[in-house]
Amino acid sequence: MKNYTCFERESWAKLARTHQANISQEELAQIKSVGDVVDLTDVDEIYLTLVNYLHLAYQGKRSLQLAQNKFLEHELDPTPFIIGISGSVAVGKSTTARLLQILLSRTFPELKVHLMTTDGFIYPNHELKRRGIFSRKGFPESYNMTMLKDFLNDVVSGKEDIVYPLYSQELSDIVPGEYGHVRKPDILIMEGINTLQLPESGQVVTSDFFDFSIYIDADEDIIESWYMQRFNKIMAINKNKPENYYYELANGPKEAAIKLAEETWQMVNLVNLREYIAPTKERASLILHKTTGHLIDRIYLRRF
Ligand SMILES: Nc1ncnc2c1ncn2[C@@H]1O[C@H](COP(=O)(O)OP(=O)(O)OP(=O)(O)O)[C@@H](O)[C@H]1O
Ligand SMILES: CC(C)(CO)[C@@H](O)C(=O)NCCC(=O)O
Repeated sequence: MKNYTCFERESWAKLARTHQANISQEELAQIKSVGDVVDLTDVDEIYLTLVNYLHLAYQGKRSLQLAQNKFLEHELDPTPFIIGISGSVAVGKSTTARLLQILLSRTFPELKVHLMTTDGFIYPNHELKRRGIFSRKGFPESYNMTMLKDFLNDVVSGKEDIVYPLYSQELSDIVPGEYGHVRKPDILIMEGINTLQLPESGQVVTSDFFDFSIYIDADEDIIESWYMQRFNKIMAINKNKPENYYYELANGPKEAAIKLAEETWQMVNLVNLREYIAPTKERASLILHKTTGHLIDRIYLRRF
């Protein structure tokens, strides 16, 4: 990766930290995804430096906007600083995104930071079935990209209250009748497997709206183990909830459930990773490389 400067964990951790964020075990408990432990070492050694680096970029955008307004003799409203987070299914995008949201809000309490995922822009299961692409969930054609683009246009045009659909990992579907709201944040974090993808048609894309982007990277076999662990946890959580998507799987033969998860990984998520997600890696401003135990071992920063 010629265009990136690589920081080994130790050299990144040594970088000056001008602001300290105190984060309690209770707050950590809130950000963990499905019962996993995010340990404090990464917060101290990786995330605090990252949060300060992001703040630098945020301030850069604000100063440029002020200078441009002065030059144009026009008072244009500041647009939110948008951070995109990409990477494979189950690589830890939402966990990282939640950690960044909490740390940014704590370190810079004057900033309103909103977090969301592009999962809500996947067509509902019934629509995927109608289109004959249910087994392609997560692939580019399974997202309503027009809706996502309209949404981002609303965000940058400064609309007061923007509504977007929500996806539930546990329901494995769009949640009917429930919506998220974006209300003029200073920073918007948008995570999703498709955030750095380019459309074949060459039209405006999601990443055109980003001020900074992060790709979370790890070896395929390690991500597979995280996927399997999460699958098992979600099944355990829903073992006594008859209305849940995972209920029958959780109460049937264990081997059948494991087989289904393995097949889904091999035939859907791994294919998607190789064909559509990993090729977008080198579009990111920063790559976080993780290894066993979710430990971040290297950070790559794009030079331009
Ligand atoms: N830093 C971490 N420490 C410990 N566990 C983690 C960490 N990051 C992620 N995990 C675990 O790895 C699994 C996948 O994480 P997560 O749900 O955040 O992935 P994701 O990339 O957002 O997935 P998807 O694309 O399917 O939404 C979860 O079980 C989560 O608890
Ligand atoms: C919602 C997506 C596509 C992306 O987060 C993913 O988590 C997913 O549900 N993929 C479909 C295959 C599976 O159930 O793992």
